[in-house]
Amino acid sequence: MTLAEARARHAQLVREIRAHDHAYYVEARPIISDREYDRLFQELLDLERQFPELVTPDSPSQRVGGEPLEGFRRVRHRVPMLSLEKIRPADHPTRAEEPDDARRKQRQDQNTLNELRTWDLNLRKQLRVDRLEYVLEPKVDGVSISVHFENGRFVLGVTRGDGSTGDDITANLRTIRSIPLVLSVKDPPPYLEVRGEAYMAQKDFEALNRQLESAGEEPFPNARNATAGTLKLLDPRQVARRPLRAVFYGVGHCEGVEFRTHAEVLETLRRFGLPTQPCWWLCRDMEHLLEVYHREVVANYDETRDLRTRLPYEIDGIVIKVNDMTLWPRIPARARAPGYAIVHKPIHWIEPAETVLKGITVQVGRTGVLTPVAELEPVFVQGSTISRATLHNEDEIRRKDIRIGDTVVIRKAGMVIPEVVEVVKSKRPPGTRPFDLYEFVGGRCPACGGPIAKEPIATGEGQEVAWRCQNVAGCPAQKIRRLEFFTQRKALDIEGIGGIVAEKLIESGLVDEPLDLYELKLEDLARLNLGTAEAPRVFGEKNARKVLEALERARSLPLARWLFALAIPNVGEVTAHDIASFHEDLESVARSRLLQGVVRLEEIARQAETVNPNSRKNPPQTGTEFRRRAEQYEALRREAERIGKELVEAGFARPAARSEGGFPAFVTRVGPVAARSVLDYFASPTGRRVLERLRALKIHPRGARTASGQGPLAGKTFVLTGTLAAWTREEASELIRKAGGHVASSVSKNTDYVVAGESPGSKLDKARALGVPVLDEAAFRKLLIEAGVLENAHPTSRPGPGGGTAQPELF
Ligand SMILES: NC(=O)c1ccc[n+]([C@@H]2O[C@H](COP(=O)([O-])OP(=O)(O)OC[C@H]3O[C@@H](n4cnc5c(N)ncnc54)[C@H](O)[C@@H]3O)[C@@H](O)[C@H]2O)c1
Ligand SMILES: [Zn+2]
Repeated sequence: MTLAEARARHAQLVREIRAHDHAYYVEARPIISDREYDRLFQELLDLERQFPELVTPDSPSQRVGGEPLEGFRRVRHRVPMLSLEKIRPADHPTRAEEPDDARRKQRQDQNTLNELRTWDLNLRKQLRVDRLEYVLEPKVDGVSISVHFENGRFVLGVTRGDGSTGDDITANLRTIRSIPLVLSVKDPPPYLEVRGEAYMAQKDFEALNRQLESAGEEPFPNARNATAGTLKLLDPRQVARRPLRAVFYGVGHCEGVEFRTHAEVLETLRRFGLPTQPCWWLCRDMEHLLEVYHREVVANYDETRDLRTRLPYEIDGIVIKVNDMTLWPRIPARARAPGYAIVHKPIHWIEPAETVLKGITVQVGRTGVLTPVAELEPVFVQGSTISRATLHNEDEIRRKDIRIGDTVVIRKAGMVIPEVVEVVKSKRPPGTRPFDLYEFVGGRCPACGGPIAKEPIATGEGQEVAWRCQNVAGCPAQKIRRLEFFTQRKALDIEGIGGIVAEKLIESGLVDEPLDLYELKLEDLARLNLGTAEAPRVFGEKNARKVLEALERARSLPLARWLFALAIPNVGEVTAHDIASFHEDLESVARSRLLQGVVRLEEIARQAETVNPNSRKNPPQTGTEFRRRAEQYEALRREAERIGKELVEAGFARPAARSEGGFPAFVTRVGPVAARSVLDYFASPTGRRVLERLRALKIHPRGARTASGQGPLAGKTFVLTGTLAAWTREEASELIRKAGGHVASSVSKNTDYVVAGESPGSKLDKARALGVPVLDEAAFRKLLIEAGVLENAHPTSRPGPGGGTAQPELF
């Protein structure tokens, strides 16, 4: 490789890594798996080793990933928060060269352990000592946090950020119950900054994802991303509902207390009542540490007994630290990591597991999509035993050539649901056949026997092609899923329907589509047989009455709930809520100018890309073409500007921070995929029928929006900052809109009021600088009462995680 080539590749790697860092640390929605990211990063390091002139101070190799977030106050770390250096895994032979997988992994692991010996040797030489004590502790796969205690009281909580400056997330961290607000010690040090990780226990994380999924929202790829995503929420009440925990393993800036060893730090933190790791080992020297490693960490390579199975959180390696802290200043640090610590990742922790694909089953979803699922010989993967994995869709199976009987590689890393990564072709038994979904299900839906067809479907990542049962109206599997969806707690909350009851309602023909529930007679429902013909078990009158009552109550539920209940593809709870707060009723959603605007904006952006006269990909060939395209481009730009302006004025969009080549770009409240999906739904026969039936049933759910330009606060622009005790940001915004006002996201001289709650951000400073009136919660409440959108009563309280108020308990 020449220097010029290296430079080009280096620049590309830096660009890619930065983009992934942003997705990971700022958006908390990584695009690629950690393995893939680590591969890019390793390539960067290798390149820089080979061509040291490429190392610049702003290379990702020189700084800690992450950057401050929008909406939080910044805090400088008095002691930088660094990352950790990893031991490079030894290069390993490919599978074909060494078929005995278990032994190969062990050998590789041994090689890496030798690097630990080298590390120890170098340190001892540097420090001129014969022996160094080490602490071996698990590396928690969470999100770094720093918590400050002044005279024993929790005063500040900060993220790692870029290592030198983080975000003030005090309000969010205060909702984590495992972090004490007051240290449990009589005479606490005047100042103690502790460092550790926030995390979600695996089972809590899985429950959260199930909840998000049933709400039609996108699940998080893994517990670490869920934690990062939660910590950056601007509303601590939302954070309080998420199952976060914390564990601490170090100190930052301290006053009035001194630590000599790392072991002493760990013991002291525990004594102060801070959660610390349940296991860590103080080792006499490196050889002792390696012994402990074999016995405790990899349990002599018995994966079912190793360290990962003993901890409530995910770990992604072990950390080895020099115990004597007085030596730390003498060990030179790296650019982004301290010198006194190192990370080791056992090979089999990062390598995916292998097992046999026993069979494939096909499930039918709410929208009729047929999803193939792998039935596996149970296998232990990263801390748990799994026997099923997703195969995504037929194209994926074909691309990977997955066949029943194959030995397959399974991974969970970075994914919630385990997935089949690849086939070990060398282990394929004779007589397997390529998998053909159409043939496998005999060309019919496995649930109803109806016809199936290949259709594009929208997924979280974009478009995909899938087989779909065409019997939308008649397929019992789809009907049952839709009925369950319609009655679930977050939709119409009809307790008692769901599971077996939904199944029997559809089977018996009493209900065909969700709205049929409103035609049900008490006697029929009471007589519904939940058992079999031989052993009948009826639903009963009491239950039936309850269901009918719940249905009556549901009539007056707000638009957001109804919109969600209809199970429109791509419309989750949040989207339904967003749409409902800008519309009066279902009819106005069906012909929404706002949603049409969103869809059109996306079309324009796509067209603009193709006609762009300065396009490098597709440059104009002649001067005439250039002029023609320049004209078209300009027309599109004007149209985008006009629509964008309309949406911004309605509060439905804001200009995007960065726009591609100066073309107007907007961040809309609801994305184009969802917007299109909603409009398509109401234009379809199904959607039109639903509107008609609702009209006939006299069900008329209301949105939060009054006709624009009306209401006592018409024309007034509000900006919210900090947290209010009585409402979430959403609820407060809705109240403002209900009174005819408008909520903007940033303060300008056009802002009429800034509403400042607890721990307000920089918006408050800006408001003061511009002389914009600032309302505290009491003044805001008074204004809302005067505007007639709020009763003059006690603050509304919303049910929280345990049915109490939603206020974080620790406030
Ligand atoms: N998928 C993606 O797009 C993407 C993007 C960026 C980063 N990443 C992932 O993030 C990793 C880099 O993140 P990082 O820089 O935070 O490094 P890291 O998480 O691999 O290691 C450093 C961190 O470990 C934590 N830690 C946990 N237990 C500890 C203990 N006992 N003692 C001390 N520290 C402990 C500390 O918070 C420290 O900052 C990459 O390896 C990659 O896997 C992925
Ligand atoms: Zn079907």
